[in-house]
Amino acid sequence: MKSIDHRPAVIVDAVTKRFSLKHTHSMKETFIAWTKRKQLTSDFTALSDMSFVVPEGESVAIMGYNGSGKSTLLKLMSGVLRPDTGKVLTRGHVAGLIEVGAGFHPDLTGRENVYLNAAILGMQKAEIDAIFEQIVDFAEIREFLDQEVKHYSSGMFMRLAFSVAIHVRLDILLVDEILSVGDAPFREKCKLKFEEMIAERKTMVVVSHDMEMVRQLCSRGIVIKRGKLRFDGPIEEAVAYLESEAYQLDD
Ligand SMILES: Nc1ncnc2c1ncn2[C@@H]1O[C@H](COP(=O)(O)OP(=O)(O)OP(=O)(O)O)[C@@H](O)[C@H]1O
Repeated sequence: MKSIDHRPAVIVDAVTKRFSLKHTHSMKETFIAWTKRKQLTSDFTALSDMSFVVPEGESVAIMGYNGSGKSTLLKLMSGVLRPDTGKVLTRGHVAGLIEVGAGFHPDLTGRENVYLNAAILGMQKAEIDAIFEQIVDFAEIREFLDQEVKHYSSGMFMRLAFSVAIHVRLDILLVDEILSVGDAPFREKCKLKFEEMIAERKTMVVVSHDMEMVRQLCSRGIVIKRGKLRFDGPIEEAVAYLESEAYQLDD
């Protein structure tokens, strides 16, 4: 194997992320709490002193129960969130299938949205022209291309947004919950596309509760619980740990 394969693509270095939780839900409550000098918010630590490195070309699953901090971790890697302490470094173009379709405009057509979104993701017009057909073919929405996306079914919308995201220039792909996208045939197609990307030595960080899917796609698993890293190693061992009593008891 060439040494270039071992350069880090993602470095997560001693990262802590806190959120502020509100304890009032109306102006009146806020006012009463304020007059009584009660605390209006408290800090919640979503990620605590987390460190790991993902080398270029590796495919890693981030696993853990609901609320353990997986999506927060991906958002830090994509740059949507910033850590309170520590550092997150990435090398190359990062594409996130995190809030798929977030940049889509309902009043624009499918075609216009492809151009708009690919441009937001850093592509020039000529580059988009070159991949346009692939994007449309993958999404399988050709006959609706010139319709405004507000008239699309939610599945059609997701297919198009997803297709744009995976066809743009990228070195690191962040994927949050693959299974939420599309029906079974489309999911299978996405899986094949991911396998193709892995063969091309793209770096992938995948968040999923689907153990079969992560087993097939990833070689390494990072298990977290309540914002702390509990296990980092080969995918089979990570799945076994997540399903073990040790994970449930681990505090
Ligand atoms: N913007 C926010 N403000 C306040 N709390 C937040 C915010 N985003 C996430 N959290 C909290 O951080 C914790 C971790 O959330 P996160 O979405 O990262 O979990 P997850 O592991 O992806 O969960 P799931 O499996 O349910 O998707 C949760 O307790 C959540 O309520």
